[in-house]
Amino acid sequence: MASMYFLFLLSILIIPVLILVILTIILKPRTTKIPIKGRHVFITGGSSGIGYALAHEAASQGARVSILARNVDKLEEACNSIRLSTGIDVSVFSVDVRNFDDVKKAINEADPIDVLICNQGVFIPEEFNKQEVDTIKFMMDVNLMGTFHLIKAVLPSMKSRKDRGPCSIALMSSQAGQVGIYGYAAYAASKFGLRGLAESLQQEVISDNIHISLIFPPDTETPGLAEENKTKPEITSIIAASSGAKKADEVAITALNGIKSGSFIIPCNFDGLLLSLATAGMSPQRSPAMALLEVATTSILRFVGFFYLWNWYASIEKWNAQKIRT
Ligand SMILES: NC(=O)C1=CN([C@@H]2O[C@H](COP(=O)(O)OP(=O)(O)OC[C@H]3O[C@@H](n4cnc5c(N)ncnc54)[C@H](OP(=O)(O)O)[C@@H]3O)[C@@H](O)[C@H]2O)C=CC1
Ligand SMILES: CCCCCCCCCCCCCCCC(=O)[C@@H](N)CO
Repeated sequence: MASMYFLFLLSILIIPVLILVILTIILKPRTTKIPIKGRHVFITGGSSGIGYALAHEAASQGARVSILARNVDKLEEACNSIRLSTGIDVSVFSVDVRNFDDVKKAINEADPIDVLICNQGVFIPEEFNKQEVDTIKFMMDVNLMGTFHLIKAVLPSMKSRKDRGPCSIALMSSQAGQVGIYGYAAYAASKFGLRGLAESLQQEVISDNIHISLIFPPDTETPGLAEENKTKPEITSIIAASSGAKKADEVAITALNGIKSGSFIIPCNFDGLLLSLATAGMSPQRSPAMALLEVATTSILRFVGFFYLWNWYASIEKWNAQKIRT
């Protein structure tokens, strides 16, 4: 009896260790470190919110920083306040990412880029049925096509530079890029699109020592969110509240740590970690410990996920019933 018990214990210990050993041998791409000190970090949407917080944090950590956005006044303001608190001068580029020629021009004028963070984004939540085609196109153009433009402009020089360390291209997605949410049809499509881009591109640029990261923040306190909240359907806010809100500085620090450790998927809070495990799919995972966690939790998290969906659909039913009564 005692030996049976011992065997049982041994097997539950040995199986995870065995899986961990196998994972450590087979995981590709391998773990990497991407230093940012003294290197050039180029952040789009760097004049506001998460992008500004990223620019500020990267500058504090000794990176050379450039920011790109449309509005010149906001860019200057961001530049001044980073100079005031860090003493570092940030380069600014006033460009609309929807214009490929302008994006190319800015990137060719800038110093060679070591870390590109495609963070620009617009979000206008609204029931799909009510949303104008122009609004849908606007989100797809800025969030998805804008990111294609940036990467297309950066890759030739990033690939051809020989005298450099590992480079990174990080894309700002959203938890709405991992699960579709009421009111986010177009926004979620633009953010899910980034994942297909990221997974494919990583396979193409791994031989150039270029590493892709995808960042998945929850609701984050930014000027953009304040603006979004003015018109957001109430049910969208209720569902989004399943994952707690974060401050822009916290998201920036988590994102930068993820980029520096070459993580492909970067969740930004605990719910985000659960969501990333539940939606691991076929994304690369460099960390054997995280890969083991994915193997161990995916099926149970699928079960947990059904409770979230149950809760969301119940809220939607209640909300629709209320609308009919009033
Ligand atoms: N805040 C949140 O709750 C969450 C945000 N995200 C994502 O994080 C990113 C940043 O969001 P957040 O900080 O809230 O947004 P903000 O609205 O605060 O900032 C957006 C930035 O993007 C720039 N930008 C917008 N459109 C363009 C364009 N066409 N060309 C160039 N730059 C542009 C803006 O400058 P300008 O207008 O001058 O061009 C600004 O610098 C977005 O991709 C968003 O989808 C993800 C999850 C949650
Ligand atoms: C096992 C499963 C665990 C599941 C946890 C699920 C939590 C999902 C919440 C989704 C929130 C979406 C927020 C989008 C924020 C955003 O991008 C906008 N504010 C625009 O900026």
